[in-house]
Amino acid sequence: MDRLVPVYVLTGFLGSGKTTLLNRILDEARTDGQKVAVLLNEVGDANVEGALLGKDVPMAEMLGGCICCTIRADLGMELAKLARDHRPDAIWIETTGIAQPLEVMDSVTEASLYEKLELKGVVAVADARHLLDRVRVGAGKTYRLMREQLTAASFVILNKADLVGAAELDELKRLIGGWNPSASLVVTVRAQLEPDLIYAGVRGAEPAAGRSRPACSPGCAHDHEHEHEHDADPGGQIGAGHEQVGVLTHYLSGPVDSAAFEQWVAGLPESVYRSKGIVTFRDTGSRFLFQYAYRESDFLKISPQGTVHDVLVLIGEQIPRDLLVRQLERLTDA
Ligand SMILES: Nc1nc2c(ncn2[C@@H]2O[C@H](COP(=O)(O)OP(=O)(O)OP(=O)(O)O)[C@@H](O)[C@H]2O)c(=O)[nH]1
Repeated sequence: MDRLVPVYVLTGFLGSGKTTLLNRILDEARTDGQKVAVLLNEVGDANVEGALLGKDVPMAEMLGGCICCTIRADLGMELAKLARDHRPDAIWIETTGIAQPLEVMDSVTEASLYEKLELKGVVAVADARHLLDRVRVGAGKTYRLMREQLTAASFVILNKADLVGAAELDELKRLIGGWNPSASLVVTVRAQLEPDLIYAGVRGAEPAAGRSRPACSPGCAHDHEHEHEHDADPGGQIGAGHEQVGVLTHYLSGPVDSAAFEQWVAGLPESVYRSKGIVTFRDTGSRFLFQYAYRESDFLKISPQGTVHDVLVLIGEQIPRDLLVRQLERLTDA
């Protein structure tokens, strides 16, 4: 009998450090001669980071919706295809930052009924600063989702430890330990840890057993706490489970001035809580991977292979789409 392909679900709120961790896992796998496949889900229509993961990585992209609701039905199919076509040593599913982990776990276990897959564990990454700020408020959708992601995990990575103090870190560790006493917890900066720690630390799909809900199929009428609609909205909203969370994907028509772009970023409304993209600065002639998460931005110089367009993806609640598009057009026209 063929061996079972182990599947790991990578969850964590927008911008917490999931891709940073995934890159470490892939680097380690390369060093060890292991083949790790990736199923990448983005709510925007552009896979900004996928292009940079490396051509050697077997990858399936599920763009333009969230695998926990709007495009959930396709998850099993994509997983099965990855497993069949590549027979990888492991598959990592990077969920969108707004995914409900239990729904994703349900889909993976469904897929394992007809393909030789095995859900090994759920790894949750948390942004220490953002989590702490939400904990202080103690309510709201984002807080509930962060808590749900951490509660479903078998391994928790408390990341961005550089952005909080030691006492705050202790407070967060106690809090997460209270929410999910059975998960292993590691504190990191830039998700720096030995991936073997994760493989040793996850204990199969058990941790969410007893906490998980029955699987819902498209069109279900369960009274979920977060209630799904299961239909994509071409206007940019991504399912009622994520209520007002919207996404704007805008392809830039040309290079922008770096100072003007940074000024534009600084003026982004609070309702935009995550952005990423690829931009070319006309004053330097270079291309950059742009990241913006919870008020911090980052630029990494890149030279992507093949055709990669300049694009920006913005995620937030009730984002002023028309205004932002006009501003971006002005930046490229200037
Ligand atoms: N200060 C700080 N920044 C970090 C750390 N880890 C990651 N980042 C930065 O945070 C930003 C988001 O990191 P990603 O790894 O892309 O986060 P993500 O969870 O994959 O984001 P989504 O896919 O949008 O949900 C990037 O600019 C990273 O460089 C950290 O420990 N400290």
